[in-house]
Amino acid sequence: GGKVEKGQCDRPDKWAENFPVANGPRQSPINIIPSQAQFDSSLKPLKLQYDPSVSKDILNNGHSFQVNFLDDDDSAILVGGPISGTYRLKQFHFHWGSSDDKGSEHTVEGIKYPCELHLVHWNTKYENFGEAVNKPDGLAVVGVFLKIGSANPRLQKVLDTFEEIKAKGQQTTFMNFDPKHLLPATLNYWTYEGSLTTPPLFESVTWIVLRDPISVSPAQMAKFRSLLFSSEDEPPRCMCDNYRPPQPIKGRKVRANFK
Ligand SMILES: COc1ccc(CNS(=O)(=O)c2ccc(S(N)(=O)=O)s2)cc1
Ligand SMILES: [Zn+2]
Repeated sequence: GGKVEKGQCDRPDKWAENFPVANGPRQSPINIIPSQAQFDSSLKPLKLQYDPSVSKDILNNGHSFQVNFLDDDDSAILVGGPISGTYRLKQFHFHWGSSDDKGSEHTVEGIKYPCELHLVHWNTKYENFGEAVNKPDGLAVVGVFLKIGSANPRLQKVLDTFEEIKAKGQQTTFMNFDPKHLLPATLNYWTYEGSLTTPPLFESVTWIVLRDPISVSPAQMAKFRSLLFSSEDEPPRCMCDNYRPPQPIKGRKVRANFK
């Protein structure tokens, strides 16, 4: 039809053809039902220790944009929470909708937020990210919901780079950014065993989804939608609706570190 159809590979309902794990036992995201989450008093507080000097650059990778970090030492790490050992921050990125009524990957009692932030960490028991990415305990991703409200000045620093990374493949330096500034005041979380939410959908992620959202304004959400899936030499395709819908829970337990 007239509407530019999404290519085969970007449609979540088509991923199982090339990535059969799409129908696996521990796929993400999921719908979180707080009343069904089990409070677990053995869960430790989340400790995110980020040195802002290791933020490196920001890239439009054609399905989202991501801020990359130097991960050759323990300058930006996640410890505690549901995980054992030390996980290093590799990158953070977002998922969002074409309108403010959708966009998050995880949902809470069916509620969709307009946007969701993912901070991707890898387990330092493995040599590097590439080794960790497909191991069952290889990754830990912290998910943060964004809720429509007042403009978020911390987020604005990220949005101000968008003119330079509008199209797929564009990249620019992004230094001295502290991702701790993108976290809510309290780090209450739900946790469950899941997967990457984009191909290759590896079932390698311990998910840590924060209960409390951070704010984003409608104008800031419009800025997210100014990015393009397409490269400079292609017809422009607005980057939005880059979220996978919730997947079957398949008997998994969701634990909470709060009552
Ligand atoms: C084999 O080399 C590889 C393999 C796979 C990747 C994908 N990139 S990735 O692992 O950072 C993520 C993809 C999806 C993420 S989500 N939305 O679940 O947080 S994180 C990179 C290199
Ligand atoms: Zn993600």
